[in-house]
Amino acid sequence: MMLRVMTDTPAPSTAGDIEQAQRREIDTPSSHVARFGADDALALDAGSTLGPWQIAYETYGTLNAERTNAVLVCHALTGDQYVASTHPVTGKPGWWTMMVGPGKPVDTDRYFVICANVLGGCMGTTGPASLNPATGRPYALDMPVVTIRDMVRAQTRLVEHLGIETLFCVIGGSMGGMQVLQWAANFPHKVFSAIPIAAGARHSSQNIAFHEVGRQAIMADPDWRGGSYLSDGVRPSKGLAVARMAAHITYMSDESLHRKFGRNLQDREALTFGFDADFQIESYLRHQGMTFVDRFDANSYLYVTRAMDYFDLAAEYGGSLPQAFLHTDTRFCVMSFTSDWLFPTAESKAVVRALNAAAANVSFVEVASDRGHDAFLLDEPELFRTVRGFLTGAAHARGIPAPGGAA
Ligand SMILES: CC(=O)SCCNC(=O)CCNC(=O)[C@H](O)C(C)(C)COP(=O)(O)OP(=O)(O)OC[C@H]1O[C@@H](n2cnc3c(N)ncnc32)[C@H](O)[C@@H]1OP(=O)(O)O
Ligand SMILES: N[C@@H](CCO)C(=O)O
Repeated sequence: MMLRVMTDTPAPSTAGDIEQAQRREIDTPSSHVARFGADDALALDAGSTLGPWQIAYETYGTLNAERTNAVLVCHALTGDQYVASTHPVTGKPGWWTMMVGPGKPVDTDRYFVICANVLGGCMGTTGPASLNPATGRPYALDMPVVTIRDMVRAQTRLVEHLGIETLFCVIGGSMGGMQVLQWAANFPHKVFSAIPIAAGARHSSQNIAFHEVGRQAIMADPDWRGGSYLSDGVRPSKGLAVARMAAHITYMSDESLHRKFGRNLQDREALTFGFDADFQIESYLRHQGMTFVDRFDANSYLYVTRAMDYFDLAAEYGGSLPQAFLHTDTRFCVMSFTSDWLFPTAESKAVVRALNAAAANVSFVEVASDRGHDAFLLDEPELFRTVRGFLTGAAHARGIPAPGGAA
């Protein structure tokens, strides 16, 4: 087996800006890339194998001598490993700095936190922008389609590489929550506790529909070029921006849009009777679309949305969701948000019902918030209180001492 953890040299496997981002990210002390050779290829649900392949990840805090305090944070669709450190492309703080850090609910003074870019992503882990060793060009659509289970398989390799037998906790929101459920179902003995947030055990028809709109927007952009745009030195930015604009609406709520923007006009006193961004909400969505294309690869968007669409945990277990969790010792805290219409509370309750039927140790919290699906990324005190309390109880059960010394 060929495996190296790279901390000091660039990862020469992607093109353009994405490659530059990778070069920057592996220069910081907490940034790493684990590489696996062709002789240690990853078997995929699609029936093919991927190798050589690599996984880029960040770590925070210290792994204790017993290796019992590791928390794996799984990111959502367009997230990445920069959960609590500055993003190398945008220069913005990590996407969950309110949740992860010293003294935060996921307390890096107590826990060793790992966050890896998903398989199919574009921030250093192998994805469609990575170089295909067979051609010397970016994989583009020659990259096999990956699933949530493939993403988790890749993470298991990383966790094994780090010498961790059982993770103290796996936590994540949205697609991150799907990975949490996948971990708990497939590797119960490797997951002491699990916190799936704003997620479900399968992707709904409505959610697949929204993803398809986004993918078609990308594919309709003439610069997509059948997926081979990187080799041609162009990018389907317009299509990707429209995909993000449509998706972004689903991450919010009618109430939050009304409160933020209502029917307010953007930098003007009256309607223009044209198609410029008259309304603040139009300007806002255009901004979300334009800024997104600077940090994300269009083909990765196709692959990662597809992975979410294919997610159906019960289908893996003969159509029975309780079967996925039967006899598990993992302790679960399932969370949802009242205004989330992308992964409504009913989806979380279905998971909770299955866990109860499987005799699992489960608690459930529905957070009252009018900010929609992306509430899990925002300042929601009950979310933080719940995660902190649940982890503290689980840490006590696992004998992980508090930063002051007491268990
Ligand atoms: C779990 C993961 O893996 S994270 C995934 C990656 N991260 C994300 O998806 C986060 C992106 N999502 C967002 O930013 C979502 O809007 C939210 C809902 C989470 C953030 O909500 P808020 O913090 O309330 O920010 P808000 O929605 O107001 O957006 C602020 C941005 O909109 C811009 N904006 C606000 N109003 C307007 C307007 N009228 N016209 C143009 N731009 C506007 C702001 O300038 C700001 O821009 P910036 O982000 O480039 O600085
Ligand atoms: N807004 C987040 C969550 C979407 O589910 C993202 O883009 O990853």
